[in-house]
Amino acid sequence: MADTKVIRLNPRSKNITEGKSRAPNRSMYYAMGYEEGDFKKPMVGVANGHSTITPCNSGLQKLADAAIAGIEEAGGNAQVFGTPTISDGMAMGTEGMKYSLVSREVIADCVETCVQGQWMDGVVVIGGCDKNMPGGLMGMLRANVPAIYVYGGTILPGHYKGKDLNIVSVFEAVGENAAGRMTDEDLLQIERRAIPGTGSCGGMYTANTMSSAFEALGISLPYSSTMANPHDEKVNSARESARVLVEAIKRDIKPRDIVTHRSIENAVAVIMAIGGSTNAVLHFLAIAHAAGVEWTIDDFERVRQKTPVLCDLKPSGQYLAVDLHRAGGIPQVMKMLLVAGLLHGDCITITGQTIAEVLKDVPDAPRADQDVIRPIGNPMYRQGHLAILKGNLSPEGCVAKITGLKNPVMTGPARVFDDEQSALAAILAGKIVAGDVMVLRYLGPKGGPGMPEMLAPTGALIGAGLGESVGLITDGRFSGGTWGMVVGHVAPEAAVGGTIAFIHEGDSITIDSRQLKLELNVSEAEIAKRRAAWTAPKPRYTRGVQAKFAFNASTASKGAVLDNF
Ligand SMILES: CC(C)(O)[C@@H](O)C(=O)O
Ligand SMILES: [Mg+2]
Repeated sequence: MADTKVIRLNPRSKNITEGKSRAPNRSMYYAMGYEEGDFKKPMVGVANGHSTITPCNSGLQKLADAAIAGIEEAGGNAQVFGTPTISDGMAMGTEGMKYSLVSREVIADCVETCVQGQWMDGVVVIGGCDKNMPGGLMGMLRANVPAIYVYGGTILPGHYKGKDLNIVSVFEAVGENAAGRMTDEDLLQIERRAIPGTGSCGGMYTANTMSSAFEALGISLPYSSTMANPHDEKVNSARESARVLVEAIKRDIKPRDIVTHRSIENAVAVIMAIGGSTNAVLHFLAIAHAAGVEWTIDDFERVRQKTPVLCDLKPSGQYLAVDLHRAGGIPQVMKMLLVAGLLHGDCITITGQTIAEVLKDVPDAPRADQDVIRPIGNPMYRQGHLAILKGNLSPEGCVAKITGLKNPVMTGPARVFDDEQSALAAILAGKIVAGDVMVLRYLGPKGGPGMPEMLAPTGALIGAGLGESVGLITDGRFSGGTWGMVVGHVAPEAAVGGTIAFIHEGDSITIDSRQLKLELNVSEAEIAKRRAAWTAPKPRYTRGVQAKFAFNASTASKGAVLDNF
């Protein structure tokens, strides 16, 4: 039967292209080569994250070109605009890292501003480094026009002495070298060989975690999130994404139809199953906020308790994202979760199909010739690895990453640092010993400001062989490359007078990821005394983007968003 519903393909752009009064607007389009017939076509944005700042984004132009071609083949007008990026790998360990989370907001604002200001009918968002994904999706959700996310793709591994390398190998090598466990020559060779080309950091770090979660959400194409940037299939997938988006415009499938409570539950289940980054907790709180979905920090714990870690991936495991791709990718992981009743099959995807339809032909169990994805009956861990701890140190909740640990429980003396650099220096100088609990504070959304990632100290601890025996708690964030006895996003943060501000050197601290507790073993009366004597630090920044971020950011347990009024 013929479909009688007449769907306009330019329901939004007609606001600036139709009618006599819009003659000046059309003049500007004619200046760019538009012809009369083009004003009936959808105007489709391409938010291009290409940048020569970082290998994560320096391979995106070919994807943007493919998306433009795909949009035009499908009968749309492509409108390209830029989004910025910060390289976490480069900014790490410096004041620049405080701009990383800020960039999530800037990217979201860019996408929302261009899509809304120009009345675009749809948008393809293309990104690489960590914040490109949540920032892009937050912008897509705020504008809520048909939209698809195209991930730039993972990096390929480097090689040295028979081992696969990636960026985290270099952070860990710094610690190994400082601890006298690696020669200068090996450190130099690892530095030179770790990253052989373009793409995002290759383990199941933040970028690959977020792209995988987007596939699970249904806002990116199946299999696209684990493809490598240098491979042609990534370009083909970008072109296909654009075509799929033009179809979604015809069917009026919008991001808020796709990103719902149920699909976020799916995404979080996949994040647990792949052993993904702690940042996913912060970013999904922010994504849910942008989607208008009620999703709290406790929802992560609820999903964690029923979801096994299925994949043996770095940082604590063996394999890289390219290995996961070869083993069947995210669809294989999703199908196993679906069969186990841990995924909602009825969620709609950008293709118009439900998750269950997309996964129809994927085998129920993983292939026997690989061990990247373990069978559901023999998982890496029976429960997820991102545990939400509470206690007097973090009444709002914080995030512990417990993969790779034999025993995620410890009590030890606090070693307190009010910045990251002195903490790193103490590790490299051999001043931190097994049993210590490092406290890195005044690094939260308002205090940092901008919640920097602590990969330099956590990488150095791993390299020094102290990853399991030294605890590290912070109101800052961690890299996806971090593992060990680590607890981040401690909230409320030190800068607003959270209990973490009142820890003294040598105080006893308990991290108990079994009982889900983070406790300062000091009497309530003593904590109250310290609180009364405390004064808030002066803001580090009083002008510019950092000052705006520090002033507006919500607490980490609510995603550190800037529009939570
Ligand atoms: C540099 C890294 C490893 O990419 C980090 O930024 C992450 O969060 O994963
Ligand atoms: Mg990062």
